[in-house]
Amino acid sequence: MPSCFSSLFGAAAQPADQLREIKTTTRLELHQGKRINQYRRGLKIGTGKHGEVYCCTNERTNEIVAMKIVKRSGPRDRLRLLRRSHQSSTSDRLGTTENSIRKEIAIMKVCRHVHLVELFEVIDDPTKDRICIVMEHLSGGQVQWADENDKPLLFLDQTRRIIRDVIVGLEYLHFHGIIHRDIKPANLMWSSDRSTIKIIDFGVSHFSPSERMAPVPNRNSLHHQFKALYDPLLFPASDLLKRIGTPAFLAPEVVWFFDPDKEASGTSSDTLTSLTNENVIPNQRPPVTKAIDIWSLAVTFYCLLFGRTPFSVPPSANCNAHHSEFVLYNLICTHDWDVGETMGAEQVPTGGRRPKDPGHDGYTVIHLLDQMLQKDPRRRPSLEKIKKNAWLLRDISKPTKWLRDTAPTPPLPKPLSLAWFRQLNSV
Ligand SMILES: Nc1ncnc2c1ncn2[C@@H]1O[C@H](COP(=O)(O)OP(=O)(O)OP(=O)(O)O)[C@@H](O)[C@H]1O
Repeated sequence: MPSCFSSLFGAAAQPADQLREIKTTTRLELHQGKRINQYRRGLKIGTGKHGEVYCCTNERTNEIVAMKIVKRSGPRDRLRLLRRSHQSSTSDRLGTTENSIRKEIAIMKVCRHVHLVELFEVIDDPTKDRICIVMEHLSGGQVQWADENDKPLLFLDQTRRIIRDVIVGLEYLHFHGIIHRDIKPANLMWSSDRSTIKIIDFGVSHFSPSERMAPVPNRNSLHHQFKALYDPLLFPASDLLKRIGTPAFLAPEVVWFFDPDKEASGTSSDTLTSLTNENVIPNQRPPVTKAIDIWSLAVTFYCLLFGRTPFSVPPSANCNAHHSEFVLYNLICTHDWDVGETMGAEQVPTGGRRPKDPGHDGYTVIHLLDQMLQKDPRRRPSLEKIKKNAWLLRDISKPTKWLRDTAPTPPLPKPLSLAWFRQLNSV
């Protein structure tokens, strides 16, 4: 089993036998609306597309946990199913809220890593209309990155540590063939002691066997649960082509659309003409791979540095919500991004969009963003390469050891030395 790593300044492997067992409970008892099984419900700490998250106390252990409660089907699911004329089958359920929570659970069950939120229990009672997932409570809160004037809140060393933690967590996911698909500051949370960042929300994540680098598990391996991820009904390949995620963080290949008018005449609408530079949208969709997470990570990195997203629709575009999304997607596909004169709360000079002095931090950071925000996903670097960036490694005392310890692959055995052979022959 790949190691789990503790944290920021040096990684200590956590042996697999110390991992907590994930419980599956098939009985859900609601007591006076205030308690679900042994969990006493406290404050609501979050609301998302798929459900509500509550802070709860496990009355048996007194542990504080987070519980996400998801209705098996929402009103939109029911409408979708009503529109279907034939009998509902498993494939009809694809895309429903229940399916989305099932994917999230399948992924959380197998991904055990210090930079990913930890799942404790799944309460899935077939006679009840809700599924509950009990997980560690990340009381450090979401990463806050901009003040009310859209100025960056974080200092550069804080940004560096956050991004580094996300890279390590994401590298683990990618190694196992999982694409997160919704990396953004709101899905990065601080652990209770605020020492570690954890990635949350696997509701739109995708498992792609072709992206998997880890050895395929056999039946006896600890990772036999991975078999659940190989279900093509749960993770159909076509899912990857859907425009899912958060608009400002989506990669060009995700928002890709082909505009034949534009190809013919060079323009398609007045708004777009004024916003479009000379880059054009490729007439063939680039491959949608784990590189979409590298793009979203770069957008997140940009947000932390500058307090705003790199692509946004200017108020002057003056368009309705639907059109403004289209304008945003066009910007993502065709436009370059700019940078402020300074980055971080301490206002370190960037040197502009094309810094010239390789000795300055601005040069290293903008250059890294430049690589990660390549419109063509094939030109974006892998996380393994990004991790070696000098600026990201800055405050790590033993970078080679850190890189080795945080790699999701077990280290390769050292090649047998000549001395060893000599010793063997002399026996
Ligand atoms: N383990 C946790 N500890 C503390 N707060 C959490 C935890 N998990 C989620 N939250 C809070 O609940 C919110 C919603 O959770 P989550 O993003 O998982 O739900 P979702 O329905 O998938 O949301 P989305 O609309 O972003 O897809 C989060 O933004 C966060 O503020």
